[in-house]
Amino acid sequence: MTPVLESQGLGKKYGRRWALRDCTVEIPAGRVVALVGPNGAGKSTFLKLAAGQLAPTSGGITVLGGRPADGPAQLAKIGFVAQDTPVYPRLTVAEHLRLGAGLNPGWDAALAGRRVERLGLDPKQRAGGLSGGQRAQLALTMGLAKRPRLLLLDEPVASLDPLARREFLQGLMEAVVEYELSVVLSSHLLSDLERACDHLIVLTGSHVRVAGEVERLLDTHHRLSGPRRDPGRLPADQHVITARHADRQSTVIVRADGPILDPSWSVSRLTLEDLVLAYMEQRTDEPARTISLEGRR
Ligand SMILES: Nc1ncnc2c1ncn2[C@@H]1O[C@H](COP(=O)(O)OP(=O)(O)OP(=O)(O)O)[C@@H](O)[C@H]1O
Repeated sequence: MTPVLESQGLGKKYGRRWALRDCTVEIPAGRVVALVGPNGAGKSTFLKLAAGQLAPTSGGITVLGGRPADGPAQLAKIGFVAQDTPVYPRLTVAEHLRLGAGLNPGWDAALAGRRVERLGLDPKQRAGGLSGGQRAQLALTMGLAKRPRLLLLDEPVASLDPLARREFLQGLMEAVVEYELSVVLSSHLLSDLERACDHLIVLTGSHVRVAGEVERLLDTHHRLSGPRRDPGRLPADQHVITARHADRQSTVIVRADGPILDPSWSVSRLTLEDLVLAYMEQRTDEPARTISLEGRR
């Protein structure tokens, strides 16, 4: 299957500082991809590079087989809702929808109208008078109604209430199936992501630390607990992500290429949140290992 997004050694510098470095990922089509990492990790930078709003300093990125923002046809295929939920404060909700219809050849007016009605947004209300969450919903409606093939969302649910978050993510998953949409979304809300996303990219310190299909990542990462030992002496196919030691006990999170055979370990499965936090805790003075676990359904 052709990837929806491919980057090779992608990097972006602001002045003398790298915001993203050596980023090599491949995202298959039809997935909801979670882009996670601490503040300042480079998530927005990655999304802006994918949307064609920034040009790479090094490496390259291909979206839907072409360069991002390479002409109107390519732009029409990509939807991007930036972190600050961009709306025009002086335009009403209805005027936003008219603007969307005028600017986007594939505009789905029925979808936009249904969404605005379900959300209870007043079409005559100026966007500047909407609450933060309502503004976000309007921006997301614009992104969805454009009917892009790839939707890039920078912290789309941060200002939504819990029910609205659940409904929005549910709607995204349905759109992926119904419209053959692919989604990359950044978020700090890990429990929401666990429900909605089937792919994961963890960025820390401007590097990709791990990327792949969630199920596969959860199958290959384990928490090992047992008598205290030196994590440096684990078998070569067990890569330590984090290790904690008490007087007599060690708890180690590893990525393992094969089964854990040592009977003195008690082995438990990680949640997506455990996995992400382990990579976020990993010492960043160590060289980043980009582990691409390509997953196919
Ligand atoms: N326009 C800019 N000029 C200079 N530095 C920038 C600019 N935008 C981002 N940076 C820097 O690049 C790095 C990555 O920023 P980015 O916004 O991509 O991170 P992020 O992972 O999206 O963070 P957050 O979770 O806080 O939104 C940070 O160190 C940030 O300070």
